[in-house]
Amino acid sequence: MSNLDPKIRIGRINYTNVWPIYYYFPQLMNIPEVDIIEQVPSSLNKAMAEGSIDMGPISSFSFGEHFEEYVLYPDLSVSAFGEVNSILLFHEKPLREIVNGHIVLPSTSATSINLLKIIVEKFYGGKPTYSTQKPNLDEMMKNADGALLIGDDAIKESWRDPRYMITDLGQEWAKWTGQWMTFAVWAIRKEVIRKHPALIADIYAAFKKSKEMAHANPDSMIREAQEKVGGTPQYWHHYFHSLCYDFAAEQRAGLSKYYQYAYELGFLPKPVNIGLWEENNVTRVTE
Ligand SMILES: C=C(O[C@@H]1C=C(C(=O)O)C=C[C@H]1O)C(=O)O
Repeated sequence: MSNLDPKIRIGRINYTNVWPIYYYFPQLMNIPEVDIIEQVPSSLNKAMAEGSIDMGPISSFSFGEHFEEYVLYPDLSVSAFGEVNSILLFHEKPLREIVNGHIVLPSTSATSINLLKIIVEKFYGGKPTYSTQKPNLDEMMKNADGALLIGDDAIKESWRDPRYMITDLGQEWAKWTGQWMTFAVWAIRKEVIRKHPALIADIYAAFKKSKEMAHANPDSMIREAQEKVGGTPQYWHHYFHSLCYDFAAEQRAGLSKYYQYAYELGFLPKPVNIGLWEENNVTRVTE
């Protein structure tokens, strides 16, 4: 989809993790008003902050930085309770032994790099040095004790020969907090809601319907994931099942805990209020 003058520019994370929410979306929402822009999370975070994208998935951390400008769709997220399989720290020595070492972070992420800092600094009491690089594990590990990858970069490396120990940050978070972790949220810039209230409601309905359809009927999506990224159908069934696309009270409670720690450690400037978009405020006018 590409339009010269779309009413709404919607972001899309270019990782397989968001596929269920987008897989059936084009057929449900095939109207010229909508344009989709696919990028890595850190680029979407920036585009949303600048207003060159109106809505869509961003790093939950980025919402924490801009919560006064955005609201969130109430039932969409990329979350996990325990293993997430695509937020992975690769390291040669056990985690405890590298928490004061050098850790390389990927330039693609915002949520997971701060999650890693919370885990290493708050839970393990470490104080590593960090640097940031493009997500290429061999390059990252040249002078490092550990390297973080997210999304399909993490998935593909997890399939290679086991040269490194792997720590799944979703699992670490659940182990230390007993909570859910939400990595991506669907944010909308507030002024866009004022401009296109009915369209925002229609887009929400289409995303939710796509999520439902992909859950009920995952086979063709899984076949495409296999063709495009690799792996087996079993892998992708397990992957999509470990992720949760809801944003209910338990996911929000986990995210609030993450924001609290991020604030306490000085990664966020103020306490975060999770403001939700409310469907019943929509009065339909012919747009
Ligand atoms: C589950 C994942 O979460 C992603 C991690 C993000 C981050 O670290 O900022 C942002 C969006 C999510 O898609 C993943 O990368 O696979």
